[in-house]
Amino acid sequence: MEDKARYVALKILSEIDEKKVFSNIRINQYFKKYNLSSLDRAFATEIVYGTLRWKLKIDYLIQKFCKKDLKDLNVWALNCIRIGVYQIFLMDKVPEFAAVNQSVVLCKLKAPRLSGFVNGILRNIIRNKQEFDIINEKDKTKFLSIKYSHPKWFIDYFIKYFDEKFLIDLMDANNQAPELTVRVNTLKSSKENLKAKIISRGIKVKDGQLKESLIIEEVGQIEKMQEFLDGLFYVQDQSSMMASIILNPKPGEKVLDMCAAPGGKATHMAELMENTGEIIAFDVHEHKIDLINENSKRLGIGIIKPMLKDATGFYKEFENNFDKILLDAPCSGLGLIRKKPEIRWNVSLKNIKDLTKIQSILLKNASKYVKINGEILYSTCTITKDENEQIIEKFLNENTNFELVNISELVPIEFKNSLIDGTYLRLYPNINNTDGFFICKLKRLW
Ligand SMILES: C[S@@+](CC[C@H](N)C(=O)[O-])C[C@H]1O[C@@H](n2cnc3c(N)ncnc32)[C@H](O)[C@@H]1O
Repeated sequence: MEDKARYVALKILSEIDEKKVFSNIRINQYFKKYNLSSLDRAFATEIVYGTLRWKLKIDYLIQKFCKKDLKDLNVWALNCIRIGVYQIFLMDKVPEFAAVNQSVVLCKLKAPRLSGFVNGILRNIIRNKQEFDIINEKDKTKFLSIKYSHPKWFIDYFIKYFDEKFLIDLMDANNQAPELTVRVNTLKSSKENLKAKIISRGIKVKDGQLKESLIIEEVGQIEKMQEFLDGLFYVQDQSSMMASIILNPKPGEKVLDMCAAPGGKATHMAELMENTGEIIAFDVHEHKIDLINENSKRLGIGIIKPMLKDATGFYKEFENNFDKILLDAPCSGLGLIRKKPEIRWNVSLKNIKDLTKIQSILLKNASKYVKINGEILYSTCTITKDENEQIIEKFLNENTNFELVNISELVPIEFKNSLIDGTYLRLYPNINNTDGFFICKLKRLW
């Protein structure tokens, strides 16, 4: 039974290494394709996410027992060793012999000549278990990088902004699996009603910190729950919910969501607008437009009009057209490391720099689409200053007809401590138990 789970986990890990695919997307695709039982799904998910989280620390250990540079190893064989190490050191219930044997068996499927090598390394590691926690690095950054399994550039970048304790707590939080939060669809249900329905299925659920949020105990496949199919909720982090809450669109208003797919915030705004008014929802990817439509339909929303548009282009017909604009900009996603652990390995400082150019263009376009006295909400699921505060400061310097809005009144009480000078909301997994997120609001004055 576990073989199928480990096989799928290995396939996903190898594809992430070779093609930089996203873990959550591949997990969903392969679970459907290989028809895994719920136990196998849970086991495979834990191996994929756990191995991705601890990759640097695991590789450091493996390298101690391997003469060849790991970069030159066959990717499949290397991942067979990695998942073996993960099971041996970081999972409670897997017997060592099962972890080793299954890695060897699975190695034979795609790299048969290396199965003896995989066996040898794993057995050597088991004989020297104390080595897992021994990090022989004098350089502090390298030491922390291995201990908390984050890239060195991440530490070098953030140590400029955070003290060491904060940074360690952040990396610690990034290595924990997050809770599953959902947003009640207030067009179809009250929070109490939905809660009662979920409890009646024997699933544990508790209130989140927002009036529309619930935290559900992990359920196998949430998208198969009847309440999901009935459109009573949307799976969404509380940080994301706050973007729509703070933009505060009113019934009847005309709103533009410039980067809308899959429609999490657009559908939330539609709920806040009581499904009246209009939300134009741009996204640059055709397949993602379908997702906006699917989500709107499931949630019973009729006011979202998805449009396939590259928001870096300027569309004259929308000039001075909107009461409110949501710019949930494409970003490095470093606030999502809990959910997509591979982000830390795939993002680079160069990516961040490239993204800032797009973010500035998008904000400039938003400034032309919003009406006088209208508002733009700028948000990202990242925590770099380059993509957040610096984008806003540059924009305000160049556009004196805009000012930052004091959003204190709109930030829910539980999150007020994270509001800087009443204008920048900065959320962190280690402080708020949410994704890392940034929110601020700008008003057009003339
Ligand atoms: C952070 S996600 C948006 C999430 C969405 N707001 C939600 O709450 O579900 C960023 C989105 O921007 C889209 N995107 C990236 N570049 C874009 C562009 N130039 N124009 C329009 N959309 C873009 C991506 O396809 C992606 O769906």
